[in-house]
Amino acid sequence: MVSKIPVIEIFGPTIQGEGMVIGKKTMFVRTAGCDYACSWCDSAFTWNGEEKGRIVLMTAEEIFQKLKETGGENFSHVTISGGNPLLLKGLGELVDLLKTHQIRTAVETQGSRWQNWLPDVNDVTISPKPPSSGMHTDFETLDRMIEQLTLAGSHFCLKVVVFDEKDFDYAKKIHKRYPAVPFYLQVGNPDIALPDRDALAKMLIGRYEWLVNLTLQAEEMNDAYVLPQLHALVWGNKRGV
Ligand SMILES: C[S@@+](CC[C@H](N)C(=O)[O-])C[C@H]1O[C@@H](n2cnc3c(N)ncnc32)[C@H](O)[C@@H]1O
Ligand SMILES: Nc1nc2[nH]cc(C(=O)O)c2c(=O)[nH]1
Ligand code: SF4
Ligand SMILES: [Mg+2]
Repeated sequence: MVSKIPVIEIFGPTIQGEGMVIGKKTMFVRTAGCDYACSWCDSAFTWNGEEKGRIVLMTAEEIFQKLKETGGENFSHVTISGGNPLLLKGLGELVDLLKTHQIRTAVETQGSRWQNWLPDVNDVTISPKPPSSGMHTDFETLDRMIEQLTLAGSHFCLKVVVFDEKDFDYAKKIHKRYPAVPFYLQVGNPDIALPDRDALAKMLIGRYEWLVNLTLQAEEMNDAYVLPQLHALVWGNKRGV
């Protein structure tokens, strides 16, 4: 059966601005719908209904054609984000299709749902949500996901966004629970509507310095990586980059 995938935007090529493949040239496919509603979500338009009219139901083949139309020959990597792409069983068809065209894939998810296609993705980022998000982590589900990805030999990491010290404590707890999984701390952007790129960059670099200092002082973070959102520093709060 050919599945239809709810897509809200396809863009690129751009650079992966976050986490373990930061700086990598990639296209983005952003799916609609999320099982969370984080207070500070920078992509709330994927789930809050405000852009319902922009959601297009697409087959894997149609998504591939749109990627080629948008990126031409200028990409070899596609990042699937959302919303939560792991709500969509049918995305396995896209992952398979991209693989047959020698295109590598990445996925961004919060770790609340599993799909059997996940181990076929080349770069998997799991981003459990800290207290400031207002969300609650189901550790049973997360434990199982990490176990399955580990057994499958997947290339994956954990990435926690940090806004305050409580979030940093949560990050320590996550890193301690899964010590073998590469762990990334990411600066939270508290002002996703600020239009001025330079003002945003200045504020985010200040927050990055704060997070770096916390990391340097915490022996629990001796193996962690700490990063800003690179795309926010380059393009500010602009969409589709
Ligand atoms: C929009 S989410 C979509 C994928 C998935 N739902 C998730 O949360 O991992 C992509 C990434 O952006 C991060 N993110 C969302 N809002 C953010 C913000 N205001 N500041 C920093 N990172 C943010 C999320 O934590 C996640 O790592
Ligand atoms: N450049 C760029 N890098 C990103 N990394 C994760 C993103 C996301 O929204 O999932 C994202 C995004 O939207 N743009
Ligand atoms: S899980 Fe991701 S897409 Fe969903 S609300 Fe949180 S940050 Fe936004
Ligand atoms: Mg983003």
